[in-house]
Amino acid sequence: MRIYSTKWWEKVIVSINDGILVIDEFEKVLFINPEYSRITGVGKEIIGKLLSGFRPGAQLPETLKDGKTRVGIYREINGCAYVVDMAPIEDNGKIIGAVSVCKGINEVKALSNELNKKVKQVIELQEKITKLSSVKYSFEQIITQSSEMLDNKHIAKKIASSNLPVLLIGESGTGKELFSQSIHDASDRRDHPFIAVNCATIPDTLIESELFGYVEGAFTSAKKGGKVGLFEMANNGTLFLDEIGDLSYNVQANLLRVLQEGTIRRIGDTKEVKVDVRIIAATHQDLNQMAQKYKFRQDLYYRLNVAHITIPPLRNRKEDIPLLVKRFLPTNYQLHNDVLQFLQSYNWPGNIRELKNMLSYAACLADDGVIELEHLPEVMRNQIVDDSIQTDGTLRSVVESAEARYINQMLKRYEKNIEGRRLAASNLGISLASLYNKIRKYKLE
Ligand SMILES: Nc1ncnc2c1ncn2[C@@H]1O[C@H](COP(=O)(O)OP(=O)(O)OP(=O)(O)O)[C@@H](O)[C@H]1O
Repeated sequence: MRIYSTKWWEKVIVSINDGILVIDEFEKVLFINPEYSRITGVGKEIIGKLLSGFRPGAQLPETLKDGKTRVGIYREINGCAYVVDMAPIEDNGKIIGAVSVCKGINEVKALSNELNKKVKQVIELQEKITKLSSVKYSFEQIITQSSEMLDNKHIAKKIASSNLPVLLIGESGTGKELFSQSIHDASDRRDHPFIAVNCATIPDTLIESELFGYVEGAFTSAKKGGKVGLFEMANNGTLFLDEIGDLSYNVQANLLRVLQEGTIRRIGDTKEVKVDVRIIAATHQDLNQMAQKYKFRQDLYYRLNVAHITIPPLRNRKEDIPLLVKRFLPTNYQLHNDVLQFLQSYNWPGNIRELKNMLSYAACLADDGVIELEHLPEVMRNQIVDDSIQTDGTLRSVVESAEARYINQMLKRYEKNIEGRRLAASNLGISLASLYNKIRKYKLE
């Protein structure tokens, strides 16, 4: 049998991928390999030294004394962390030295620190999503005294705690999102995200990646690391799909699949992810009619239409106007009677949103706290003239009445000085002299 030299054995130990340190029976360090130096930061200077003197706290001298093997001892010195196994070296039952084998865990520690940091970031992001996606409205904020709306509120409160999909139907500005947030707020999902998406504002090519997300490399412009879709973001919460009638037929099919299976698949991915999301959809369109004309999938319509709430336009619940005015008008402001009367006759194409915005605008213009007709936005004022035209009497008296009202409106728009009169005359398309004549004729001041 071939006898291998000490040098040969030394080479074996040098090539081992773990750190090795050997001491003799007197605790003197005989040997370390390069990996030991890399892991512990200790170089050749240790050779020939007493281990306990050079490395206080080292347990290898114990092994030398008691002959016991020690496994998995954690050491951290000068920022170097490693795990050591120790064993005695025996010859004919006598302990003649000891060896320690160590594995560096600095890389593992660095990775674990990195992982902890990422976990913290994820938790922070999740908290941010929940905060950003929390609702600001609840049922108490839905102001109404109309019986139809009170019924709506009653039904919405009842279905809030279920997981049923809800379909909200109503014109723009009637309060569909307000209802949707209130339902979420009254449900067990209130501490989870409420995410609203307007299907009409996202191009058809993007909507699927917005809703379902994608994996890295799913398409050429896909972001590194992929993207989480709104369904995943809204997990355990509510997804409000506004203007659902604008979704393409194709996306409708995928949405139906998600509703039926309770799972989504990111674009480009093969695996399904379970999601628990309540859908509240809203539209101003007649989905039933659209379904009959094959513009909206019938199966999706029936799936969504389980609980539906139709929110009437403001023009059909005028009894709400005084309450809403009270709610939206800044304190210390009031409406002139003419304005209140006009608000009742106006047809409110933008519904409550229009009323709210109009009041903010008028309050800015009304210096003395009283909102008058002249403070209303032009588009509304134009209607005042139309609505208030005298509609009986001779043609001449009707024309004169309309003329007088219109001139009066124009006069109110400008200052009461010569420059204001000039502007009013120019807008009316008459001379300054004829404006003064008409002011006298109709006793406008
Ligand atoms: N009954 C109500 N009481 C108090 N505020 C209301 C009421 N209805 C609507 N609003 C307010 O009117 C504005 C418009 O409401 P919302 O956004 O819910 O309407 P919408 O029907 O979702 O509109 P769109 O379809 O255009 O998105 C919001 O500021 C909302 O708070």
